[in-house]
Amino acid sequence: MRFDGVWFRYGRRADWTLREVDASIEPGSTVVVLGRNGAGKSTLLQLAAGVLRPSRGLVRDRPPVVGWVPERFPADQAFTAGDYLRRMASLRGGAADEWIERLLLTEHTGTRLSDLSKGTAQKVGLAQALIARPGLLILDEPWEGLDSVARTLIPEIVAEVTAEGGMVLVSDHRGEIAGLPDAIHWQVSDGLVSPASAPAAPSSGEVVIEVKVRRDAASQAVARLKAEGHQILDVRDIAVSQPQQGRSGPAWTSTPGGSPGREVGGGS
Ligand SMILES: Nc1ncnc2c1ncn2[C@@H]1O[C@H](COP(=O)(O)OP(=O)(O)OP(=O)(O)O)[C@@H](O)[C@H]1O
Repeated sequence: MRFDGVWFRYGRRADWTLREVDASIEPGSTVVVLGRNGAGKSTLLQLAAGVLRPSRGLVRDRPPVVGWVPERFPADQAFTAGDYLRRMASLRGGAADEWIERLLLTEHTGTRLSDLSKGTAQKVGLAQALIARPGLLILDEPWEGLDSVARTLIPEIVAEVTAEGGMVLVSDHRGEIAGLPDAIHWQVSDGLVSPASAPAAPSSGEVVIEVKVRRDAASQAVARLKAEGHQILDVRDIAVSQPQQGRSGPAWTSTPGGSPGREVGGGS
């Protein structure tokens, strides 16, 4: 599949979000899209999925079956998780039950989509993208909100899709998915997409903890953590970043490891 001179902006008078993207993905390969918050990773993925159309240029040779897992799976539909996945299976041709079991969704099949937790909704989003084996699987920040079991499944699923000649396009703003073997990396920066080297694998002596603090104490908390040698990976304003989900997730993330590192979320 190929981005052929693709330009994109969200309105005729808006600034260009992406400029002159020329890049291709080969069958059987995985591309990890890196870039800071707001760089244009989701936009690039939606152009690949065909959810957005280029303002200029073309996306060529998109496979007929595309599985797209958006960053936030839209859970505001009146179905239960089970009904939704079975309907998707009958529309697309495929079996829902395999993915319900594999993603440990059985106990949630009777729950309405709107009542699912963020992580479970993400798993339903993943299941719907896999019901019909995709020639192109697009995962927008798939690690966000997933429990540890589901996290370990993602590399497995990626390997299965590529082993059958499918392509996988994954975005990652924290550089967390260095673990995908043989992945090619693209960097989105200043509207341009360029080849990049893989981010350094996290050192084994480090863990990620998520910490929520009061908004008025945020700068002080960041400064203190930095002064102690921790790495700030992400800063999110819950009210601004997740308004429609009513999500009460963490606002701050840091890595206590003592090693001064690249500030991923803050812009590099
Ligand atoms: N529907 C939209 N209408 C107008 N502007 C948008 C829309 N969606 C995204 N943008 C803007 O386009 C730019 C790129 O957004 P995009 O979501 O592609 O970035 P991203 O790299 O995926 O960020 P993140 O890591 O935070 O998800 C941002 O400035 C964003 O505010």
